[in-house]
Amino acid sequence: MKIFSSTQIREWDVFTIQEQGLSSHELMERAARTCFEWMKKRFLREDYFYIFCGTGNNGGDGLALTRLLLAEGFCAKAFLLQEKELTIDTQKNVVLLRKVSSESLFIIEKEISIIDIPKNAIVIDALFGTGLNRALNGLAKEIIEKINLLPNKKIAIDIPSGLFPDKLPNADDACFSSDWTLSFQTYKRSFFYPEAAKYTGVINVLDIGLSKDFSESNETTFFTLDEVTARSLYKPRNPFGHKGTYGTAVLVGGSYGKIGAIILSAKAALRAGAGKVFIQAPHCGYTIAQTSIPEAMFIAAGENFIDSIDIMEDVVRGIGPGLGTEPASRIALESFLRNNHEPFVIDADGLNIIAKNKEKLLPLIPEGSIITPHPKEFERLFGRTNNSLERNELAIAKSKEHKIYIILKGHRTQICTPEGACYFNLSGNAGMATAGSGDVLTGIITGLLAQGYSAKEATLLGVYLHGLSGDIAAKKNAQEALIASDIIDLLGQAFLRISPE
Ligand SMILES: NC(=O)C1=CN([C@@H]2O[C@H](COP(=O)(O)OP(=O)(O)OC[C@H]3O[C@@H](n4cnc5c(N)ncnc54)[C@H](OP(=O)(O)O)[C@@H]3O)[C@@H](O)[C@H]2O)[C@@H](O)CC1
Ligand SMILES: [K+]
Repeated sequence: MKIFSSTQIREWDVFTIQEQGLSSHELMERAARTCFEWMKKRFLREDYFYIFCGTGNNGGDGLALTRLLLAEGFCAKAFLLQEKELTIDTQKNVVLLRKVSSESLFIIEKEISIIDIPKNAIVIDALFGTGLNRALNGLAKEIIEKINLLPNKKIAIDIPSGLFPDKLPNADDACFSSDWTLSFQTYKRSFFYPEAAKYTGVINVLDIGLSKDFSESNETTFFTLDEVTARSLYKPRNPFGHKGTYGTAVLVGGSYGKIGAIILSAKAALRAGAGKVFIQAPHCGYTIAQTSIPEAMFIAAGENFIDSIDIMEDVVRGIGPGLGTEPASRIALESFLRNNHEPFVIDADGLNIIAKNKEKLLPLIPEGSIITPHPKEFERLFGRTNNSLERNELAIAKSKEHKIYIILKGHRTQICTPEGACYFNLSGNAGMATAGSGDVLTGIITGLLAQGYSAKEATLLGVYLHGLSGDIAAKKNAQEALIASDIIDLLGQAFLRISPE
């Protein structure tokens, strides 16, 4: 799904009105009705709605929603913060609401404290939408700060008031803290950064019928990585294929005390469908590897730490899990980087070794390689930023500069491509913040590359499947009980979900 800027969202609105021969009022009515249908499915007639509306079109949505709720027998009151002139469609909705029930509309002129919000009321935020252009102050700020202290259920229409679609709020800005956000047609970019995401609650994207032609023909560099994307990337296996068809993955890593990491990667590569898998690890891991994964072959390199990395032909490598940063392993990776020109996957200690000598080693990473840092590893490689949006922009710039794929791991993992695109992953959960989860991701991506998926395909499909498998695991068990091996074990279920019936 494409993610558009606030300017594009406005153009989308105008385009839709022209294309579908609608009035802007009719589009607002459609948006409000879509919110109403969402609420109707979740709430009971005895629930009470307190709907706070602003002067812009977001407020118009709130007023129309109040009218629709009242018409279906729900209890609802609208509170209009009338600090300036209303937009034409919002004015129309004031008139329409007054016609249905004049006693359900209240104008807030000062003191929010006079409004007594009952404990069981559901509070709806229709104060500001995508038209917000500065931080909130005055009465709007006061209202939001007071509501945020209440234990009531809270729902934001389109975007929580105080948040901007394309930038982050400052730490002391007032933003409506919602349990649900009903975002029209697509996600807003800011929803993917923790500084803003803490206000959105669960995001539900509601289809309000904005023009498909517009979304297909307008360019953006931001996308969600979702089930539709994953399905489009999946390639069914050839019934005549043999293990040679599906390539050879070599997972390089492990050290004394960290052999488990490379075992997890190798198992994940096998489960991801690689034809053959080699583990290149120090000799101390030999028995462990051969007993825990009989399907994989073993290449010894060093006694307790890797001291060389073989350059083999026609294989795909994933390097780094459990590698350690011993001098011998550092020298081995440096020498490999100087002599190898094939793209590969680099993770964990592989990245830490590069970070220690980044001026020299970063330029040696072959174009088209995939690096999978978590935020701390990213910082070691590319430096600090002030917030997560700036980190995202730096990752996009570095992907372009080095012509590599950067997978910045975290909740809403970001995938930055050499062409300057950024995908935000929608699968995955907090249970996956557990030791070995990253090693599994390295293995999955290496396994997909071995089968002939391109770097872009393997990166996107791998990240999505990894998260989806984690989601399936978390449903079977609690997030707390999720361990990295579960992600490997359930990878097959994740494949089944995204493959044709
Ligand atoms: N996209 C779609 O297709 C559809 C969109 N729809 C809805 O429209 C919404 C966007 O509507 P919108 O453009 O009228 O903006 P919205 O945020 O309601 O009001 C902004 C107003 O507030 C003002 N203002 C700004 N910052 C301020 C501040 N800090 N403190 C105080 N005032 C501030 C600013 O004026 P200013 O003061 O700058 O002159 C402006 O007057 C969108 O989110 C969705 O809900 C649906 O109805 C139909 C389909
Ligand atoms: K809002």
